[in-house]
Amino acid sequence: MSASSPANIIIAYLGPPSSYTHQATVDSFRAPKYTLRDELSIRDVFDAVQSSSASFGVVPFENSSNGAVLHTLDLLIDREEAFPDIHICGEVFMDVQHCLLGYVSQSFSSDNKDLQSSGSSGSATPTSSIPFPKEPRSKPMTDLRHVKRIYSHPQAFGQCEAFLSTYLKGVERHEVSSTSKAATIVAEDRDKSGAEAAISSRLAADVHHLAVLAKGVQDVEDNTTRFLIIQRGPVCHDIQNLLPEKFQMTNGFRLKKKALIAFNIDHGTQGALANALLVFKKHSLNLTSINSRPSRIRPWHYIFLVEVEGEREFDDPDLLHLALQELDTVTEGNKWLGCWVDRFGVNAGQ
Ligand SMILES: O=C(O)C(=O)Cc1ccccc1
Repeated sequence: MSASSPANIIIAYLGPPSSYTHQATVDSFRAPKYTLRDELSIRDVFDAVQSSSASFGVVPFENSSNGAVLHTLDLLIDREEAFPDIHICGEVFMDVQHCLLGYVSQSFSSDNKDLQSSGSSGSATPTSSIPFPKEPRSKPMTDLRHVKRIYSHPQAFGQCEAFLSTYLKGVERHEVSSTSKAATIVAEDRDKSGAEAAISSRLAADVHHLAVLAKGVQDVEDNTTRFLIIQRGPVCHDIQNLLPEKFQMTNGFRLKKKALIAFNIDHGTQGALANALLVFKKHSLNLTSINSRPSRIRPWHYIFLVEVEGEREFDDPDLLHLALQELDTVTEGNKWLGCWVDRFGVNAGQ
């Protein structure tokens, strides 16, 4: 069935169900108008949208404490030209409170009252490179000595360093495609020995019938992830009307918008990167972030991604075209990755 029938608009998201991406998607695209379809990887979400088997896709993009989701950046810059039509058309911010999920070990349960006997002092060991390790924000609710392997998405590991290096130091880490995938793997641990645990969400604990061994294990309290909504083709107002109301431009010429542009430069030309950035200044476009990824054509050569914001001027397509035209003259190539309404300060669920 075509994904574009207005009665049944298919939304592909990074699953399995109970991932943070799923939670961000549910918040933005509600039944019965939208049918949500989980995909196994971020690439599968891009594939679904590029092939039109889904109208929109939702993928994690950036975390407030741990930075960009590199896999999403790589798919956006699209070195292999597999996703020429993918554009960003929206964003969702979501507070992320990670939990350690698994099983309470029967063999250690008698020690539960005294968690200090789990072998950890509650502080990470100082080393010469990190003499004052960051204190974890939370303590385990049960003994963790039985945990031998932890599963999660690399972003989640990066957001929980203090807890992991204090209470699960040296425990094998397995990077998987999403936090809910991690919960699925742990739930499949047939003998329930408790050797496996996942960094995942509270919702995933309920969905996969896992115990919460610790909550709020991320390094910072205010831990927000930004998700992108992608679509096939450049954003146009007709398609905006398919989005839930809160993503629509009720007043298209007043709402603040953002855009993402990727470009590559001749690294041998002095000032090439500065010249590219100056184009945005010249056209009154405020740059809010810059990321780079290896070009994979030549070592130490990069593709840059810049995010720009603007108020009224930015809504003027001529101005935008002018900036992009000028960018053509100072870059070796550039790609327009879409433009969307700035949702900063509006978290999922609100
Ligand atoms: O959506 C998920 O569950 C992911 O694995 C991506 C992710 C990881 C960490 C924080 C937010 C999203």
